[in-house]
Amino acid sequence: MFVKICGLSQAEHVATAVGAGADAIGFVMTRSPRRVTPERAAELAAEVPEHVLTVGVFRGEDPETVRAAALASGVRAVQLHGRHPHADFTALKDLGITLIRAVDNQADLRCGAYDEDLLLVDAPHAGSGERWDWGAVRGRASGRWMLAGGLAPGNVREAIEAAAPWGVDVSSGVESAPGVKDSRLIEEFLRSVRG
Ligand SMILES: O=C(O)c1ccccc1N[C@@H]1O[C@H](COP(=O)(O)O)[C@@H](O)[C@H]1O
Repeated sequence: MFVKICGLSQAEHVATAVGAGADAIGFVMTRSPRRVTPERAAELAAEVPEHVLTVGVFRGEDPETVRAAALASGVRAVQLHGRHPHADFTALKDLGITLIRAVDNQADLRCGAYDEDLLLVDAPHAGSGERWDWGAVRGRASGRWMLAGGLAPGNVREAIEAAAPWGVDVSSGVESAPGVKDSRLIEEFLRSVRG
């Protein structure tokens, strides 16, 4: 199971997530209590080994803004929330990095439908920590897709059973307050997923 820990802003938490076996680490570069600048994301990403995917998270920005932030930060993936047309993914293809399409469960849930490499199926309000009916996507989402939205150490096993995703993604559920990550919860989340 692929695991992404998102919304990191401190080197200590990046090291914890990597040490605990995360497959991907997310840096939010859009309006959010977790926002980091592309320059800060670059500093944090520099500490991440090659085998862990570094992801820049955006919501509604145009492809040129995403491109500039991706290049300045050096992330190896971008995750686009909001109703982006297929053309926005096409416009970013030449970056040669992983493209993640983030949607709610009303969207087209076939990974690759917009030429993206990974699909993320999230709650209607991304990053809110809101739990939703995870089971509603079981058998509807296909390909390499991650489940997000209200996941936490205490419920991630239940979410995996309900939705049968390829991967999981968490932010609020490993925080002690909005934007404040907790190393103990990051480790607990990875232990819960890996069993
Ligand atoms: O985390 C944010 O603040 C955020 C802002 C804008 C777009 C996405 C954001 N977060 C993403 O939301 C999911 C999961 O969130 P949660 O675990 O329910 O808090 C994750 O993919 C984050 O990347």
